[in-house]
Amino acid sequence: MPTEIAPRDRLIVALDLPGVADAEAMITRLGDRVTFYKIGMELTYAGGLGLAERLAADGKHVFMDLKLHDIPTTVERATRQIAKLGARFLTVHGFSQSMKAALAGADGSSLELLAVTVMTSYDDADLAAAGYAMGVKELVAKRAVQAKEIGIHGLILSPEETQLVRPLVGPDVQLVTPGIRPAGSDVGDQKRIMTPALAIAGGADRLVVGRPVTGAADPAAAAEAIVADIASAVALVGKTNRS
Ligand SMILES: O=c1ccn([C@@H]2O[C@H](COP(=O)(O)O)[C@@H](O)[C@H]2O)c(=O)[nH]1
Repeated sequence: MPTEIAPRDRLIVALDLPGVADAEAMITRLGDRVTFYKIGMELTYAGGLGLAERLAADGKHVFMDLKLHDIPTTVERATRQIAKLGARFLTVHGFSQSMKAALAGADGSSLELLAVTVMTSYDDADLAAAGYAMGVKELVAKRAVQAKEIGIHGLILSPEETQLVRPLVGPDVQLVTPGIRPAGSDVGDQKRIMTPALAIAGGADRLVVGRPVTGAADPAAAAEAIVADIASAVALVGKTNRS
């Protein structure tokens, strides 16, 4: 795990909120505690592209979680448009055609692509029901290796797979994990989860957290507590690596 990423920059807050005004109010409440925001489908379809541009212009890191997957020409052209927003990350589903097309669309920009391996709301039974002849771990590993070979910058996976995947992709592919649940918080629709500290200790580079922050009575305190957990896990991993 690269220890040079500041603990605060390892937390990505998912702005899964119904409108731009709600998102702006949340950003104001979180203030300087949060440096990295994720804008997904809900907020994008509610007019969030302008907010993404404003956040990037204000110096925040922006992650567009649009999970592109279409014919290659469409993915390439959509990626080229998104690259103009000034966002740092964009997700694409981990299928070879889409990953290659997204890389072509991002060419010449600073946009980094993250390939979604297997959604964190899926378990082995969900994959079987969808017609896959392999379980979550095998499919995550297969897609991770393909993504690395294609030149994708990072992966979306659950914290349960980071230790399996890191040796397969090497140190430079960023491992970004949703499915984060501080102890005692609602699991909701997530199936492959871990606490912030355990996820970092297991090798995640950055954590995506939505409802445990934005649904908390005090979102700023919830974010600060997660950053503190991340910082202690980073310190522990640093000590272990040195010993
Ligand atoms: O496999 C995936 C890919 C993306 N997500 C997104 O992350 C957040 C998680 O939100 P929580 O409220 O912390 O569950 C959400 O925006 C998802 O779209 C994911 O959960 N799993």
